[in-house]
Amino acid sequence: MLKTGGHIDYQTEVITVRDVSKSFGENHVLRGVDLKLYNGENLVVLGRSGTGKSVLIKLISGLLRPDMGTIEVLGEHVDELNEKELQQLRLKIGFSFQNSALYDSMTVRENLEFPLVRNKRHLSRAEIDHEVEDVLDAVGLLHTINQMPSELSGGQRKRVGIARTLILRPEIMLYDEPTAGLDPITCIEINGLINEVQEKYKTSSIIITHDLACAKSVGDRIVMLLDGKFERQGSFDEIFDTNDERVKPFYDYNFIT
Ligand SMILES: Nc1ncnc2c1ncn2[C@@H]1O[C@H](COP(=O)(O)OP(=O)(O)OP(=O)(O)O)[C@@H](O)[C@H]1O
Repeated sequence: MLKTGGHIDYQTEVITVRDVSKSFGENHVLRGVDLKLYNGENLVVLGRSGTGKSVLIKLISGLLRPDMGTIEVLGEHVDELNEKELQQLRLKIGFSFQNSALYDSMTVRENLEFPLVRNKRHLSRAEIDHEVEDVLDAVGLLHTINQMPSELSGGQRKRVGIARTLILRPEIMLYDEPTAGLDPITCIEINGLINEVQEKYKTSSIIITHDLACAKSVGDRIVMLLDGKFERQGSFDEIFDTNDERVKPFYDYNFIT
């Protein structure tokens, strides 16, 4: 599917990171990072292992505090919020992480009900059923509703995991390596799903990946973390139109040239 970007509102920033630095002792991980996520945009973050992508996500969600700089998420200054306010903000953020595994002892339906029952106590039985069926249908897995996670393929489990994140109707989605460990066909399906989620639920997303086919397929814009800063940003073609030896290996490894 070719992306048009027509759905993005470039007037509204849902995440604004300004001049953020973060060190752990002598390890200066982020050195003045600037980043914007626009409303409705899929932003891909690339970077070598250990460059600070997870640290950035933790700063955005308020799990870590920056040494310097400011972070605004959905109009809130994250670094000024207390723990209760942070929890409220995090409900508007969907985390699709590799370790966000399903509960093995629960059916797919029960796995999806769990966050709803915990966070939206006012919902009736019929409303819960409706929400569960809606998100499962959105990920194409309504027929698995009564199955156990162990009966699903890796790709199906990933889809149910995304559905479980979507059920709280987040405004922002954070995907951490969504295609890691999946076969190429399933990767293509997950990339398609990320784009469908963006269209159907009008989410704004950050996608961390090392998979350039994924980056190309889902990214409206791509940024690359190099030496503690986002030195390169643009479209897929713009990012890789360079002889920079820190950038070329990413491309060469994914698309053997
Ligand atoms: N809580 C912490 N205490 C000390 N050092 C940390 C902490 N969290 C992260 N780091 C360090 O920050 C650096 C960046 O780590 P981070 O996990 O963000 O990398 P990454 O880009 O997400 O890597 P990967 O692609 O392998 O997931 C690493 O050197 C790591 O050791």
